Amino acid sequence: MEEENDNPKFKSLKDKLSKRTLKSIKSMGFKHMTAIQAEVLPKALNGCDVVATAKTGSGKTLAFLIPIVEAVSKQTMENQAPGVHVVVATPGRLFDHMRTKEFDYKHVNCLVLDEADKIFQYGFEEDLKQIIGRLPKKRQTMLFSATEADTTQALIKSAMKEDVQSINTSEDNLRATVKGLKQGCKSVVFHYEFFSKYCQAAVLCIHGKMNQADRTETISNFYNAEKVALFCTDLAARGLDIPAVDWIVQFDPPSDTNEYIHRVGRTARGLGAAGNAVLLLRPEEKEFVDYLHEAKIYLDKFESWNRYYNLQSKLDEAFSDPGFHKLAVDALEGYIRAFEVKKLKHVFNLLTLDLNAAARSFGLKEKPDVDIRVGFSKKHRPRKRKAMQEALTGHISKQLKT
Ligand SMILES: Nc1ncnc2c1ncn2[C@@H]1O[C@H](COP(=O)(O)OP(=O)(O)OP(=O)(O)O)[C@@H](O)[C@H]1O
Repeated sequence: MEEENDNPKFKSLKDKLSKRTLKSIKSMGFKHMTAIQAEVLPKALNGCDVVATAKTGSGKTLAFLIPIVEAVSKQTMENQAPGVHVVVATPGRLFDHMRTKEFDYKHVNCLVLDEADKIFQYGFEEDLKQIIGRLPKKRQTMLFSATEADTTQALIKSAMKEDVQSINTSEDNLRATVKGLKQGCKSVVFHYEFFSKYCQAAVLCIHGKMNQADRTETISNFYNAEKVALFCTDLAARGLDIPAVDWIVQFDPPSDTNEYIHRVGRTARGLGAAGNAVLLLRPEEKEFVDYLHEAKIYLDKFESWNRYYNLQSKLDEAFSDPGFHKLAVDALEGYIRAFEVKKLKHVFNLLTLDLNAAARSFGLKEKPDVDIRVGFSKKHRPRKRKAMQEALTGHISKQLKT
């Protein structure tokens, strides 16, 4: 967090916080509140409904956790409340439980919606409507997100009291990501399999096709390792709070500026923390930097990279294995298909892609002699895009034939 010592101290809330909570905060080594905590805590501890937007890594979790802990400890002191006090769940799982007889939610008095912007993106809207419709009306509701989305307005109207307090600590700042984060852009190639197998580098990977146990193990290994690189999909773009992450390297560009903010938010977390982020863009994609600029994200441009490590001999070794060659072709296909889901289609434009160059960036000598099916997958293929899809498919097939 960039907020330093001129923020109010947690001690200033001593009338509202129990001694036990203050002691616990102190034992975590926190003295001063972050900006979002200083804004949210006094209101939330008074029982107000709160809508809060603040940058990634700015301390939102404690801003809602402290009022919850206070409420629970008061209640357990007043009467022994049987059962579970706090339930953490995605809307889908929570609604599943609410439909079972055993799950008694009649006494719920606080609902916190974290990562609210994602609720709509992941299609949880209907589940959430059902949850809100069933919960007791007399309750406190708090909504937190790192980025603002118009869609959350409807949610605020349906779920919150009229005198809801809106707080946005990212608005009054001049930048959308924390200050300790250095960013730049340059096209470099990263390939997990290559680094682990042929360079014997300390690397880990995490993606959606891994089962939960393997994911948990990977995160725990990453958390505990002294020096390691984690190759990941957007699965790890949000919600992970791992201290001492030094670098975020975005090989595949984010689909929009919000996604960028969440990805880089995995570094420079904690008071005075620093981190670095690199975004790799093709020259044709440079306009994305303007979009980031509009979103108050300022990047440094790396003009020269003089610390390249020559990997050619390792690449030659790797590509003598046909299995590895196939892996590279699959990776190239994945890279091309990722264009389908980019929101800024004119920036991340498949029509401008030089397939030979893209192939080389995956260590291939030239574009592969295989059928890479491109265009829009069914899911992203509204009729209006058909002509576009045909043009793109034609463009890539033509390049493959020549
Ligand atoms: N008052 C504080 N002083 C110092 N560090 C803090 C303070 N509050 C929280 N932190 C630390 O800052 C880090 C980021 O906090 P947190 O995970 O709550 O951020 P966030 O805003 O929820 O981020 P995201 O949007 O990415 O989930 C954590 O490591 C947390 O322990």
